[in-house]
Amino acid sequence: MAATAAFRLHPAAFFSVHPREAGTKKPLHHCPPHRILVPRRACLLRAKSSNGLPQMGASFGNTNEAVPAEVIDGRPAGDGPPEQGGSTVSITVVGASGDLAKKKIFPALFALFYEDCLPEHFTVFGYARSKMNDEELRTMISTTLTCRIDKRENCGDKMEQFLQRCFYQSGQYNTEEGFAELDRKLKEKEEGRLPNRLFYLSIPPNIFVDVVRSASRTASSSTGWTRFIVEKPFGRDSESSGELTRSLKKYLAEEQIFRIDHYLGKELVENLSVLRFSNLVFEPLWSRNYIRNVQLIFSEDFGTEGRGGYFDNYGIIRDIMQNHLLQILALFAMETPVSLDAEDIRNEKVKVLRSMRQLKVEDVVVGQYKGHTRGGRSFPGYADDPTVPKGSVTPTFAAAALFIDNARWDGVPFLMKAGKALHTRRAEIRVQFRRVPGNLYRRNIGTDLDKATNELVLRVQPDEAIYLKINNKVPGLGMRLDRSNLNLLYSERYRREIPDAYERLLLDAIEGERRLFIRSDELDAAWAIFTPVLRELEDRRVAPELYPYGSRGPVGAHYLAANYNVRWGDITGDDGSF
Ligand SMILES: NC(=O)C1=CN([C@@H]2O[C@H](COP(=O)(O)OP(=O)(O)OC[C@H]3O[C@@H](n4cnc5c(N)ncnc54)[C@H](OP(=O)(O)O)[C@@H]3O)[C@@H](O)[C@H]2O)C=CC1
Ligand SMILES: O=C1O[C@H](COP(=O)(O)O)[C@@H](O)[C@H](O)[C@H]1O
Repeated sequence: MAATAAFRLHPAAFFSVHPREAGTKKPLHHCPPHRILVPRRACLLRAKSSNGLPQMGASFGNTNEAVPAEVIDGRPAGDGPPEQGGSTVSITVVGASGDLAKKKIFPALFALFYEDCLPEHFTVFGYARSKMNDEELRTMISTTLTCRIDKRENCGDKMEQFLQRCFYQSGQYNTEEGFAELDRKLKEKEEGRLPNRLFYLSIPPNIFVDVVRSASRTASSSTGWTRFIVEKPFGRDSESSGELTRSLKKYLAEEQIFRIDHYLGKELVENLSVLRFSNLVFEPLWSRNYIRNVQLIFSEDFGTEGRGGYFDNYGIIRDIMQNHLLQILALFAMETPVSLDAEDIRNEKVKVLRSMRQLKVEDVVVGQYKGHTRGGRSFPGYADDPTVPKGSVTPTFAAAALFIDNARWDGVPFLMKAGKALHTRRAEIRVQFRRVPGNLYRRNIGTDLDKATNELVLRVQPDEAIYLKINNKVPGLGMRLDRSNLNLLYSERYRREIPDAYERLLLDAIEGERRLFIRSDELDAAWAIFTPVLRELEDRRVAPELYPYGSRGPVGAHYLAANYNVRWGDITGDDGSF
């Protein structure tokens, strides 16, 4: 159905070229048009570099860089036509030996290749200090590559073809030699084509700037574009984030920086705007007039195992709330953008973030998990991790009540809850609506009218779903009310596997689509909300409430919600009848 609709709207979406050129090139059947309403250039990689002029122009609105104005997206403005032989994209994963590269980035690149979404000419390079040769990198990567579950044939062949296009360069991060050598090898692989270069910084944040300095000076494309995907964390607070942005902008224009928040690449988060802006039934209800509260919930059923060293410097508020949950909130609450263009969307997100109140310490509850034994199995506490400093008060759980002081959302609590080592793995958005005034059926509902309010749930993961809780009559001669879910369960509705968030985001970066990446003013606004409370929690060394590994988290979260007359939707359950 969706594909048919997409075809009707944008026939060109099935071709490997820009819509204007549709019909002149062969279709890319394997790579589906991921988006319906946007004339997505996904898998429409063009002979020219993929960042069309309109996007470049728009991105410059926000730049304040020391990069010369005649440089656009890392490429000198006014370039002539591409060299003979078309263009090529070289993707360098910096920190290739690390966890994220193995777990997410290489598998996502392979998935794109598998779906014919990568350009015809591309090369993947791994870069890190570890000593490896090309073959060793390929062996390392091959352990984490998988084909789509819908068992396509030639999976092994495709893997082999992909691996043959992967290479490795060992080098330091803070010197130019390694990157100069990388540049030499890249040129060799580019074989005279118009070179476009994407660097993915999958490294700890303390070396971001070193890498950008060295790589931009020695391994930038001379005639094509050069882009850097930067992983979070983008600083620890307003000051350090501002400093990071200033340092990056010494070497890069804002439009070359793709700050990734992988939650923005998740299918259900993408669907949030579709739900709002393409269904008449929702948008009119989307305000304080009908919505009682909004809940953004993240939980993991495992602890910081293996990442305690990193985590202790950040804590759950920085790790999840200030970025993933806040980004979802911004998409949820923003006004209708002028268009689906990246800058229009990001302009609206910034406005809503800037309308938010600074979070106060009395509106935050923090927790930390402690060891717990269940069914004869022991689960370690956060503080038991040898990489965590003794006596750490870093929160592994937090709940917070946030407010947007604008006309649409005045007085509506936006409650966030995020935690590690809880009883379940889940990410969802819950929208609780107000009571029906003068409800004719109040006698059938009982005294707790809040139990009968509608609730819209977007389950981001696992088992992606959108469902709406409604009241209905139980069939029979009596008049008994029940609660039921109008349910869109993705696994039932769509047989195909949902692409991983990193696939979408990598493809966007290759195409120069910035809609799902964080602009620097968004980042500033996000830090402004959280920095004062983070500082206060840390200065006062506020002790987190301990909760057992595998539990539902600190009871304090319920008191916080109760202060605003809210009940967490994930506690009351989804199928409760009256
Ligand atoms: N892992 C995850 O699930 C997620 C990670 N991220 C972010 O992605 C980035 C990469 O994460 P991840 O792969 O887990 O990181 P790793 O700790 O695995 O580091 C990646 C690579 O960087 C090099 N490295 C590690 N520590 C140092 C150091 N102190 N100095 C210099 N080089 C170092 C190592 O390569 P070598 O020694 O070979 O040079 C390592 O293999 C980080 O910014 C992280 O915050 C974001 C979301 C999720
Ligand atoms: O950014 C991060 O996200 C992961 C959770 O990502 P998910 O896609 O698996 O839900 C989290 O475990 C990690 O601590 C954090 O840095």
